[in-house]
Amino acid sequence: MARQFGDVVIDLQNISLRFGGVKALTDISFNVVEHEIRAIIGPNGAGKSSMLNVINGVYHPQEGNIIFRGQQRQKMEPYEAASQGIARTFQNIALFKGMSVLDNIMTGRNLMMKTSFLHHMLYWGKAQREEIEHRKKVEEVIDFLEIQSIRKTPVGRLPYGLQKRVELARALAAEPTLLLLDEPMAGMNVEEKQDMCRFILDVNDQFGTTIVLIEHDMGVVMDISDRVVVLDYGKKIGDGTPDEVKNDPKVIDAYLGTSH
Ligand SMILES: Nc1ncnc2c1ncn2[C@@H]1O[C@H](COP(=O)(O)OP(=O)(O)OP(=O)(O)O)[C@@H](O)[C@H]1O
Repeated sequence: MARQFGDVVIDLQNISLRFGGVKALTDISFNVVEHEIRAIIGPNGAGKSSMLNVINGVYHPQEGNIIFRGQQRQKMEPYEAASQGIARTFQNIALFKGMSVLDNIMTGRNLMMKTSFLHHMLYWGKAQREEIEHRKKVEEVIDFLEIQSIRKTPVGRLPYGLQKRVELARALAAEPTLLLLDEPMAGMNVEEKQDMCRFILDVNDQFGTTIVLIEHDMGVVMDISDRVVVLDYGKKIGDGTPDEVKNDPKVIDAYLGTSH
């Protein structure tokens, strides 16, 4: 059955980002539609991570417009992006290594916890109920990603592939509508990559989550993405379905190999 997509979630228009004299992104435009898996590819230093950082408010481009769910976005901080349903994972795993899997995933719910310490003392029952709700959601994510058996294990003791899965779990605990994944398969063996692919597809399918991912493994990108944007030296050189991108001479020249 053909995949169904919705409205534009985020429209990036003519984005330029500089760090001093370094042009990280130059006049980049592309959009992401509801329910799709959108990949960003390109050689090292092409501007992929910078692009994710623009989407979730870590970097503010000097030029360009960002339309998020139909509204022009002004300078937005990462916590605001998170509260609007944007969650992400990082290229280098950013977890609390000494804390258990469960507690790490729980930190993904922090933004949703309404009760402060004082509130907690005054309205103990309400805070308890809230805590139970959060735990329930976290347990659902744990079941979904099949990590029940390691829920009490300190993250630092887990193999790399599982740590990446815990990071995905933490992002999912925030119930994102737009999920940004920065090299979710980096450093994984074939089996771990297959598992991660399956989970990404399942998240997209079962929760309807829109996903933007950066990935170097071309096999994976071509397999799971609906559309791919290709960056090179901070410029967009290709955009389309995996087949379109694969056969675009500009992309082949710059990235996938050589066209001649
Ligand atoms: N905070 C920063 N300060 C200065 N320069 C930066 C910063 N972040 C990125 N850059 C520069 O911007 C350019 C794009 O970097 P970016 O990390 O976005 O590329 P990338 O495609 O994600 O690379 P990789 O695949 O190696 O992660 C590079 O020249 C990089 O050195």
